[in-house]
Amino acid sequence: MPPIAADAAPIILGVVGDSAAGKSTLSGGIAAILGHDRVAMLQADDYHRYCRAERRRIGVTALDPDGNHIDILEQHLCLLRQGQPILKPVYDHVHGVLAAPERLEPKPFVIVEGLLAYHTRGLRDCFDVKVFVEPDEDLRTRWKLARDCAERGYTADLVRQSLDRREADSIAHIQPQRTFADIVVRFAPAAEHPDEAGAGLNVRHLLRPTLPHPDLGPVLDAGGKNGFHLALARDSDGKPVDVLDISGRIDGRRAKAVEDLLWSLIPEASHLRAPLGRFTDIQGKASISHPLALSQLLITYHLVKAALAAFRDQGTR
Ligand SMILES: Nc1ncnc2c1ncn2[C@@H]1O[C@H](COP(=O)(O)OP(=O)(O)O)[C@@H](O)[C@H]1O
Ligand SMILES: O=C(COP(=O)(O)O)[C@H](O)[C@H](O)COP(=O)(O)O
Repeated sequence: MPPIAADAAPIILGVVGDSAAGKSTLSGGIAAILGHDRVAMLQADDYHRYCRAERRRIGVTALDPDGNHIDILEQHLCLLRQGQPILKPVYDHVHGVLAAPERLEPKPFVIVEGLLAYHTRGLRDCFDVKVFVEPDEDLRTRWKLARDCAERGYTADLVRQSLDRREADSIAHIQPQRTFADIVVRFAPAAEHPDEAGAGLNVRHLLRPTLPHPDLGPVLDAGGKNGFHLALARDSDGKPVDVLDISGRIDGRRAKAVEDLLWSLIPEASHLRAPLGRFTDIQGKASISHPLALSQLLITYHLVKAALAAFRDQGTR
């Protein structure tokens, strides 16, 4: 990794998707690779306009742009991009209330996770890399039930009611943001293992030509048909995209070989190697997923390349 000048603009990654779509899980490993001292995390949920009780009372969901301070989020992202600190609001997920604001200092990398972070042009223009996560919908429901009951004080019935209440807003406001992503990440169980919710899940990456993606030729040669597959396809909007499939059944040695090859594409960052693919399964146990690890590494590749390009640009100024 090149030294990063104190006045360099941070490289900003967006990870957007519906509630319990896997944003924090994906981002956590990326932050671990880059180093927590080099990454500022911004949760767009902190910009909820109302507390949980008010939302219920006025009939607005957390997914509605009108229920969020989108304008302040946009202003704060612009400030971070200019290397300025912000005083950001805080939403307490456990109690569903707005808490005291906190200062956030920019770092060389900023990861923004949220429901609506690509909602406006101004927001979208702030990102170097835009990821959208859209797991299989039944899988997301299982993830949300387990997470919200274990960590947010919900009962299963309350989670289901909340999902029903939010469905229309998810379709109206969350899903349309998919079109703005450079990479769409979809975890899903294989047809023959419909109950899989953890390490055995497959992942599909839709790679749009809005970013120069790594040459996966050597990876594919080494991976062969064993768990790694790249094809040209058409997206739902008819546009051509590359589709990368990583199988949840990829064996540990093969996954390690693919990881090694991916690291060799960003030699400047090889000293940042960290254990990847960690997640909490729906029983609450710490686990490792190879498809998650490789997804985190592929996204990190773009952040490292963006940092190198910024460093080169500075040198020529
Ligand atoms: N890639 C993954 N593989 C396995 N389980 C996952 C994965 N991503 C998320 N999960 C499960 O879903 C839950 C919710 O994910 P989380 O990252 O908190 O979602 P979000 O940040 O989008 O709300 C996690 O606690 C975990 O149990
Ligand atoms: O949907 C999300 C995002 O959460 P995440 O993306 O982390 O799942 C809301 O921030 C909370 O659910 C707030 O609503 P409530 O507090 O009523 O659950």
